[in-house]
Amino acid sequence: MFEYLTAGESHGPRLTAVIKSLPSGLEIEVDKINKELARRQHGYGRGQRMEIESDQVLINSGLRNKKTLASPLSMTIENRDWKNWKKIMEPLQLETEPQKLTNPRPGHADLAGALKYNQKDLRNILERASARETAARTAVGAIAKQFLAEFGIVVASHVIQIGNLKSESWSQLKQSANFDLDSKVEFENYFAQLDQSPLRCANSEQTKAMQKLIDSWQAKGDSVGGVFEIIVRGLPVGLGSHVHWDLKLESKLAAQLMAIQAIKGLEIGAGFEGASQPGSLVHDQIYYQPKTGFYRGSNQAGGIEGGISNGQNLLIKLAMKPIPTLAQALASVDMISKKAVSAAKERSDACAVPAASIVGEAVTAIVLAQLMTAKFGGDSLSEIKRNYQAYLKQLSEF
Ligand SMILES: Cc1cc2nc3c(=O)[nH]c(=O)nc-3n(C[C@H](O)[C@H](O)[C@H](O)COP(=O)(O)O)c2cc1C
Ligand SMILES: C=C(O[C@@H]1CC(C(=O)O)=C[C@@H](OP(=O)(O)O)[C@H]1O)C(=O)O
Repeated sequence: MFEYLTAGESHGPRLTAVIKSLPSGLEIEVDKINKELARRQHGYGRGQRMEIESDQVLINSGLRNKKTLASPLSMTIENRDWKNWKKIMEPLQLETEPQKLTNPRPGHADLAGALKYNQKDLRNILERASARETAARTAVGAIAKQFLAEFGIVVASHVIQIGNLKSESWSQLKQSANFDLDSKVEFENYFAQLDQSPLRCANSEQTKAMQKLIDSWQAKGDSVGGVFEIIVRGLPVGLGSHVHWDLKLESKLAAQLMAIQAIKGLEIGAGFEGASQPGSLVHDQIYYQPKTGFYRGSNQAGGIEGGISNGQNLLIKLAMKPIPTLAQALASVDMISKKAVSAAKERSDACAVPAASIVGEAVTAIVLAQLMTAKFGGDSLSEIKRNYQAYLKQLSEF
């Protein structure tokens, strides 16, 4: 369940997403999909393309009277910019041969893609490599989020680093916050207010410094990366498995999260910092109370032990490299003349870490929806809920 494909070029007519199989009877709010699309478009440091686009989804199949039919659900998102690119991106016969783009950008898919696919025009590579495609993944993720909400599972994110400027990670916040981040309401309030913040970062002082940093690099024709953290609440024990490498929860998450454009690092729980500490400080000790069952005093494992969700919040940090297209272009070589040239300068984002954090939420939701249906069945929502309740009973009687 929840296997999907996306299609569409960045400046083509539209993006398409098809979810092959979904449980029947899941109510879908189109407004919630559009809300996720809008969240992905925002964020300080985005370029002029986001002033042109105003992403809205059109559902073409798989729904009747707002409910899934279990048949393939297909969606499209129009590219408003298409009207400015028809002469270059027409899928059928072009009226005139457009000028070829031959100076590859370091850090983009340009050169490796041109060599691999034997293309002398970089546009034939960059159009699909572009992170415009992440709008389609965000729409799929918005449906996965609505499915997970049926089970009280919430996927959220915040930005915790821009360039070298850091703000508190979830575990640091939990130690210092004077509000109860374990409460559902306070959790949701914390993340809701981030959607009003220019960088989706909770530390407002640091946000101002981060904005200045983006401005200063952008003024020099440069770009900036950063780190965001995904936090998942309400996950049951038992998604993923220790029995084989390709069934482990972290391998499923890493495979799909690392496939987001420009993501170059992933950390689960204490991750790299944990590597420098003794085991006694890293592992989450086990306690028991008759009322609540097994519990831990900490969450350094980031919610995964032995490839299996352990019932704690999932904590995943993702590092995004700086945007490759630079106004102060880097050294490159013309693919035809083989002479030294400056890399192509296209209109570009200077920083897209807040946007990437929304894509990260969507992709995490998709992986979790795939695993929930793998464990609890997938034909109808009512059947999955029955199986889920029976499993919760098994856990409570353990
Ligand atoms: C939300 C988002 C927006 C992006 N915007 C741009 C951009 O405006 N210009 C650019 O050169 N790269 C941008 N990127 C990064 C490139 O798409 C990415 O670096 C490129 O496809 C090469 O893939 P790789 O970095 O995964 O190796 C963006 C990435 C994301 C996730
Ligand atoms: C269009 C989006 O992001 C684009 C991702 C992108 C890239 O190279 O990845 C390059 C830019 O596109 P353009 O060249 O049209 O300005 C970004 O705007 C989007 O996020 O919807």
